[in-house]
Amino acid sequence: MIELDDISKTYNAGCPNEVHSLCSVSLSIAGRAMTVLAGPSGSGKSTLVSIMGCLTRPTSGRVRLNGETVSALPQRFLTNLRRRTFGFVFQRFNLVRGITAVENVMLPGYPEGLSHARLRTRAVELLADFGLEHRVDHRVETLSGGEVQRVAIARALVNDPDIIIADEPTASLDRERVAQFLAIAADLKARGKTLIVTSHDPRITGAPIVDGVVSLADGRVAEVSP
Ligand SMILES: Nc1ncnc2c1ncn2[C@@H]1O[C@H](COP(=O)(O)OP(=O)(O)OP(=O)(O)O)[C@@H](O)[C@H]1O
Repeated sequence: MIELDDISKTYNAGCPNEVHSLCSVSLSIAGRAMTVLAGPSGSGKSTLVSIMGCLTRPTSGRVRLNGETVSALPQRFLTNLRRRTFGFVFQRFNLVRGITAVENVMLPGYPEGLSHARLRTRAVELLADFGLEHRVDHRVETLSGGEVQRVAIARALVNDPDIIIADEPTASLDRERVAQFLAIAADLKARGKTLIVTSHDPRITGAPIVDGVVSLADGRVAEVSP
């Protein structure tokens, strides 16, 4: 479903602080499956998922989504494609402070042109699916860590994307929260979603619902299993 062909990414090219974040990465990510990108800090996991999710352009190489080359699309097409295809759970969740749980979940839905009332209904339903009906109108900074995690996942799902990308979703979460994330991931997979998760947490890389693990080292693919 996502094919990466000889992807490289260099930050600050030609400057003293040049970084080769990814070097010649070629990879296929299966649809309707859960793939984990593993590897130590700085190995290029976040850069890779951000290229897969069309948030960052590669310096060279090609990204294909369902057979279509997307890496060369103009920015405005890319933005539309990204919004409809991907849901993102960002590192540290990146919720917007000062607004409520439901307002955070609604945010990615506004550009899709749904009425405010329909969007709110959808966001409230998603929060209820995750047991947060009593937190809908609470500001996110008043929520617990586990609640924040579930609001972030609900936000990623508001446009009903086919592919959910989660960047280190369980970093610094306790055992119960990790189990909760895995239960939600299993449910999404059962509903035909594609999940791409970066993690160096063995509780995630070794979880039974994981279909494949791609290990990165120094910006290169070190191992693909199975
Ligand atoms: N915007 C940027 N500008 C310059 N260098 C960057 C940028 N983003 C990432 N890098 C560098 O690229 C390399 C890979 O970073 P990346 O965040 O992709 O790794 P990671 O495996 O996700 O790390 P972590 O697990 O710590 O999040 C690192 O050396 C990082 O410093």
